Amino acid sequence: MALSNGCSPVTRVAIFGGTHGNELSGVYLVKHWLNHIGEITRAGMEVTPFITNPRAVEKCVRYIDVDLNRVFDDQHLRKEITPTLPYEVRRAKEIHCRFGPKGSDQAYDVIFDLHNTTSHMGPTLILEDSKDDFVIHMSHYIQNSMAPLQCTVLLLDHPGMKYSTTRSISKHPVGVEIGPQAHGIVRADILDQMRRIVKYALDFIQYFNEGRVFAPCSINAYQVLEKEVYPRDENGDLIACIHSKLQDCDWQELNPGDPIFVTPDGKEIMYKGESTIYPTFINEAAYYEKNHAFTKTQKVTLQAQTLRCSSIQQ
Ligand SMILES: CC(=O)N[C@@H](CC(=O)O)C(=O)O
Ligand SMILES: [Zn+2]
Repeated sequence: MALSNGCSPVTRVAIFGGTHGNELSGVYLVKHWLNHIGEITRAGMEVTPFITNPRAVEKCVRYIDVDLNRVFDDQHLRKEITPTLPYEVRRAKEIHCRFGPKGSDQAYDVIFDLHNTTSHMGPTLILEDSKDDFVIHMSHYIQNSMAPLQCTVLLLDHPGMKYSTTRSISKHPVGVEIGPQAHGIVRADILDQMRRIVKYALDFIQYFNEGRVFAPCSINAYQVLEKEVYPRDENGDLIACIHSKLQDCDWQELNPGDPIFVTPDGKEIMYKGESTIYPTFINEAAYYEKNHAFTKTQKVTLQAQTLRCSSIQQ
């Protein structure tokens, strides 16, 4: 990781849409920018809009063979190309060649990966590294620019919960996750929020490259702890759904003894954890197949030192 006091200019930025082909805000925006590149063009930067899973986009499904946002680990990326290789693994190898390789100097500086959730999360930035001062400053800038609308930061760095995302091949990965939006539809309000986040992020990078000094800052974030699974019977069928008192309550505190599920005959299932947590991704449609009812998080503070671009002579 570059020292916060001496970050190099950020010149290569990619904006990914369609990592999940049925999350349409990113698909719609990236397709728009491919034809109207001026909106995301910035002096001294190369900004590349890119559809990551075109076959899934064409069919308007999350994925064709496997979830693209889970296969950017060495084990998958090193696989030989054979006729039986899942489509997304082949595609991951191509994306890795073009925008990576992960951990190398040639890797893109920043990748924004645009997602939607069916959960009531509002605009959310997903960070993968609590020590990435550049991204912490960027998140701080975006949060201030989005105000009074809340833009929440989700920190995905727990070894047991972390997965190898498409954006992780860049030096500074940023997930943009906005909901609620059902699969296969575009909502103008959510589209506008996503577009503003990308605009502010590009503004921030431009100011950084131009030599603006960013004073030390801290941001509140929600750190992923673990998932809560659905109650199911021996056939794997659901025996309870998310409780109406939990539905749409992403980021609000959940205490031991609070109801989380309800069975068809009205029996409530309570949260059995030992301490207060902050649930998110509550009732995410794409997570039923992962048996993931919601994500448990805890509140943390992320701090960043003074940030300035190293190529600027004072
Ligand atoms: C609903 C959804 O797809 N969420 C994303 C979150 C992320 O990009 O990290 C995923 O599970 O890949
Ligand atoms: Zn997604």
